[in-house]
Amino acid sequence: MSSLLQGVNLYLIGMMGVGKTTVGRLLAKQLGYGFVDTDDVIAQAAGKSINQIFGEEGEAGFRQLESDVLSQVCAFTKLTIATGGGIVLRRENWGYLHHGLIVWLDAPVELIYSRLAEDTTRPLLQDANPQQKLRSLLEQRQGLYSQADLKITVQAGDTPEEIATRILEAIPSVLKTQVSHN
Ligand SMILES: Nc1ncnc2c1ncn2[C@@H]1O[C@H](COP(=O)(O)OP(=O)(O)O)[C@@H](O)[C@H]1O
Ligand SMILES: O=C(O)C1=C[C@@H](OP(=O)(O)O)[C@@H](O)[C@H](O)C1
Ligand SMILES: [Mg+2]
Repeated sequence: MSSLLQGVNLYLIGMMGVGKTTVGRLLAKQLGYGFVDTDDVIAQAAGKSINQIFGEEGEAGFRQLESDVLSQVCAFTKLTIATGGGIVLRRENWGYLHHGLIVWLDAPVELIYSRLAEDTTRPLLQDANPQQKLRSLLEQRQGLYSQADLKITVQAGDTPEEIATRILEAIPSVLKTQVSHN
């Protein structure tokens, strides 16, 4: 698989809580790829948590840092990159994402909410009605996520290992499509 990909980066996109960070780490191991989580790089570079960045610099400040990190990361090869759920919002980010293969992890809002109900590390969910907030974010972003090369649907009970396997099994079909279109 790794040789079929020829070092092309894999980008995981999708809503917060869908499992991009968890599955991305596993996929990287299975592919013999490096693993990068854009949120971790942002937090390290800023010396602050994601919550602190949103609090002090606002969402706009965070989005700028996110684009800066993505523009640097995409210069490397052999990486699996777990992005933040809002990376799809900026048009310029798509130019970077399309350097690699883009995988959309999609899951029902109810599943995402059940995972993040007690979570305090997603500033956009610190809302009076987090489930409604998730619904409206997904509505805004669905059309953007659907521009991915591959969509993988995640259901309750799917383990990270099963999801990683499903992604690996689906990659050849996408690569074939890309070749046949050239
Ligand atoms: N397949 C899964 N089954 C059960 N829990 C999961 C699964 N994938 C992720 N999680 C849990 O859901 C939460 C969000 O996962 P995370 O990987 O951080 O998602 P994302 O990076 O997309 O926001 C974490 O607590 C993680 O342990
Ligand atoms: O959906 C979003 O806008 C965000 C998702 C988060 O990452 P995860 O998708 O890894 O939770 C993080 O980037 C930030 O809290 C904003
Ligand atoms: Mg994450």
